[in-house]
Amino acid sequence: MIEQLSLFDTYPHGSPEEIIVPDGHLQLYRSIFSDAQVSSYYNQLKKEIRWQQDSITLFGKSQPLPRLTAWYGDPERSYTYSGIAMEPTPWTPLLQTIKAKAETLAKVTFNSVLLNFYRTGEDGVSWHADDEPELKKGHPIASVSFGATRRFLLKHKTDSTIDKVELMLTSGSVLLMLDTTQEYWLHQIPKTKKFVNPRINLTFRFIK
Ligand SMILES: O=C(O)CCC(=O)C(=O)O
Ligand SMILES: [Fe+2]
Repeated sequence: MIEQLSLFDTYPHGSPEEIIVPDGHLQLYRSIFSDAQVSSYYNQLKKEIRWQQDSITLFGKSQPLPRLTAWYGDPERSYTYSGIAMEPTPWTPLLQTIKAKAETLAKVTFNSVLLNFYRTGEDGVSWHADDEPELKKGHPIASVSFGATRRFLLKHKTDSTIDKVELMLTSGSVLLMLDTTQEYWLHQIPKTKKFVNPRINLTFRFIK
């Protein structure tokens, strides 16, 4: 019998691109989802996720974040992100499907996801590490992207002689940040003056 790939199956993933750097380790799977899944997932996430415009207070001044965000996860996991306390919204079936794929690749479980919606090139996220105390240290973080390709940059926290790393995160890619990467490296999605379509990113995490 010939089996057809349904919208919820994924393509065989093969082996990832290994990015091995001093004090860090990443793996990039370039096309984990089919074209049909990528566009269906993007549209569904854009529509069904409860996107919020959050603000951060810098030097006493409130500023909107240059992106929309949302936080989903197992109940009773709260998380503070850039000074914003967030209560997770319960998983949707689609988020559970994507989570299952991330878990297969990372060989661990995740109990929460932070979603970012980059509306234009004016949206981005500045240098940071996902090293908040609530997160289990050394647990992989899986970053799943849909929509426009954006540049993802990494730099070592303390040793400026170590080369920066630049990855292009394409639609349907899954980037695993492993081992001591959050402890020793910062990452960012730089803003760009070039025209770019919107992009949705999901970072699956494990809260203690
Ligand atoms: O959009 C991305 O690829 C990265 C997002 C990110 O670093 C974060 O949410 O912590
Ligand atoms: Fe991050």
